[in-house]
Parts: sequence; structure tokens; C-alpha cells
Amino acid sequence: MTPQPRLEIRNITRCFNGRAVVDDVSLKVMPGQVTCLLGPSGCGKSTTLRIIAGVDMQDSGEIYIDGNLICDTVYRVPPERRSVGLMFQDFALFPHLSVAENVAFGLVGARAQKRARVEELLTRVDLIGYIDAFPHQLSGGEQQRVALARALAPRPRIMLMDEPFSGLDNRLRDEIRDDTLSVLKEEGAAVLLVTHEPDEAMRMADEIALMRGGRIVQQGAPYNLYNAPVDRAAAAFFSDINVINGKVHGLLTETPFGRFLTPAIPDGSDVDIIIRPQHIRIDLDRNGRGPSPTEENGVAARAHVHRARFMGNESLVEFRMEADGTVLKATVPAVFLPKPGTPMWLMIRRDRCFVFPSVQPT
Ligand SMILES: Nc1ncnc2c1ncn2[C@@H]1O[C@H](COP(=O)(O)OP(=O)(O)OP(=O)(O)O)[C@@H](O)[C@H]1O
Repeated sequence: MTPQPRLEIRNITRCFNGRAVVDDVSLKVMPGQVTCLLGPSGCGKSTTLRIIAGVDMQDSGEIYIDGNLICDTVYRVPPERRSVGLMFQDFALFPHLSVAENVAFGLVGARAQKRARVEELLTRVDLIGYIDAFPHQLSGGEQQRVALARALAPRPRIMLMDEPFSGLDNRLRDEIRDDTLSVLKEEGAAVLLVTHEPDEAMRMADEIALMRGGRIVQQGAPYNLYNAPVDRAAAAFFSDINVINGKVHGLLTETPFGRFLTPAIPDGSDVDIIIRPQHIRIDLDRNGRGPSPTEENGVAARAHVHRARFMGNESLVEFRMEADGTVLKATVPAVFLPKPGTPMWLMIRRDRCFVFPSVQPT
């Protein structure tokens, strides 16, 4: 028997002024799983989340929790009865209530029970010492942890989080993300987290749903999205990329790095071969000669250093290709700052290339 998703949305569409900002989106989140809705600003992530929370209404599609219909275009369980916890960047604590009162806000039942749950959660987020403090006495990161405890206190079956860490400074953010993740995992809720930051999604998600223009364009484990992107834009969303252009002749595409088998792309089409900067290999020029071809790296191509910069953890070297003048970027995990104009040989890791029919970048 296939396990029951905690949250399932089917074919959700929402239009504003005749434009579908959420366009036929379907998604499942299992209990204890963190799914990140990832995409650029304006792609419809928050609207999707608001519909699940019940503060906005879809034009079509259904929402199920534990297999039960909670909302379609006719029937609608009100937000407060959906067992959904919310954590938004600007979802502030109540300033006139203590930390304990904030966390207890959504709790019902006997006083002693409520107190026990508040203490349990504040211990878990490492703020038990602040139980009687007020929000203004806490740092941004501490307030965010209280907000997490408050959202989790009623044991929601689903946690919806919209850019919950974006108000925090970089160093603090990583720490809070990790702490939040372990608390969420302990509580076992299904989590749907909206973010526009690929690093955040990579760090937190069991599964990523990549959104663009109101649609989910790819969904899967972070590893799969990074290593098998569906198109050029999906590859570019996760890191800098290089694009090597070619044209299909029969089953092959000829490039400065040798031939690529491209049987799935029609003869005569333009092709983009995508390679990330860390997967370009660099070798020295030996009186105009370079390294011999290998199965792993194909044919080496000659290039000249355009510029080189030290980036802290690595060096970024830009090369101008002798064959066609295009500029390719390579990263080297060391201090490597060759002079502009230096001839060198580049190879690309063939197992790390993605081949797509050409599109104009948007
Ligand atoms: N109530 C509304 N009325 C009209 N247009 C809206 C409304 N809410 C959202 N939109 C539009 O829908 C689109 C998607 O917005 P949404 O907030 O879902 O995107 P997002 O991916 O979460 O972006 P961001 O990360 O910037 O919040 C945007 O173009 C936005 O202007």
C-alpha cells in the first residue's frame, strides 16, 4: 500500500486579473518530510501557500489533508480547523505577551498541560531561560525560534513557512535553519517551505518543487534537481553555468570539446551544452600542445585567460575560447591566478554536461 500523503494539492489554479499566477499545481508532502517550493520572485509560491492555509481561495483544484478533502471550489474547511501551523517572515510575536504566553496562544486545554507543552517546546528551541521575557528583549533569531515554538505548540499536522529566515543575517540564518530543521523533524509535521534561495532549499528540503511562471517545472530530491535539471533555466537556478553552443549534424553535435551524441535532438537544431564552472578542468599549454583526449573529459580546447579573481574559498578564472571567442568560467578550489592572456587548455567533465535544445535566455 502506498503511504498516505499528509498534504496533497491537486490541479490548483488561481487567477488574478485574468492571469493564472498559480497554474495547475499538484503536490504531495509526506508526514515528517520537508518540501521546498523554490522559485524566483513572483512565480506564485506565496499564493500557493496562502491557498493551502485557507487565507486565499483557488479558482479550481482540491486540497486534501490525510486523504480528506478540506477544500475545493464548493466545500471549504475554515483555516483554523485545518491543523496548519504558519510561520512567515513578518508573522510577528505579540509584543504585549510574554514568551510563554506567545507560545501558549493557540493552545487549548488545562493550564498545567498547556504549561508543560510550552516548557517542552521552549526547551527544544533552547529558550527555556527566556520563558518570562518579552519579545523586545530577544534578538531576531531568538524571536524567530519563539515563533517556531508558537506555530508548533498545537501540534499542527502541516507547517507552512514562507521565507521564514529572510529577516535574519547570514551567519545566524544558517544556524537557525539547522536548529529549525531538527525541531521540525522531531515534531514530525509535514512542512511546506517557500523560498527563493536555492541554498536554503538544498539545505532544508527532502524534496524541492521548482516553480516558474505559476507552474511546477521539476520536482524531486535536491540531488536530482542539481544533477539532472529539466532545462537550461533549471540548471542556472542552482549555480553559475557555462553554455557551449553547437548544431546537430545527424546524431552528433560538434563542439570545440569534441563530438557529443545528441540523438534525441532533431538534425539541424541548435544545442546548448551546459557545464558548471567547477566541472571544467584546466591544463597547462606545452608549446601549443595540450593533454590527450580521454573518455571522461573528451577533447581539450585551447583558451586564453581573460581574467582571474580570488573568491575566498576558490579562484574564478574566465577564459576566452580560441575556437569561437566565447568566454567560459572555471573555478579552482585553491589560489590560482594566472595572468590575462596566458594560453591554457580546457576540458569539460562529460558526465557533468547537460544537453538541451537551444533557447534564448529569458
Ligand atoms: N491579491 C492579488 N491581487 C493581484 N495580484 C496578485 C495578488 N496576489 C499575488 N498577486 C500576483 O501574483 C503573482 C505571484 O505572487 P506570489 O506572491 O505568489 O509570488 P511569489 O513567488 O511568492 O513571489 P515573492 O517571493 O516575491 O513573494 C505576482 O505577480 C503578484 O503580483
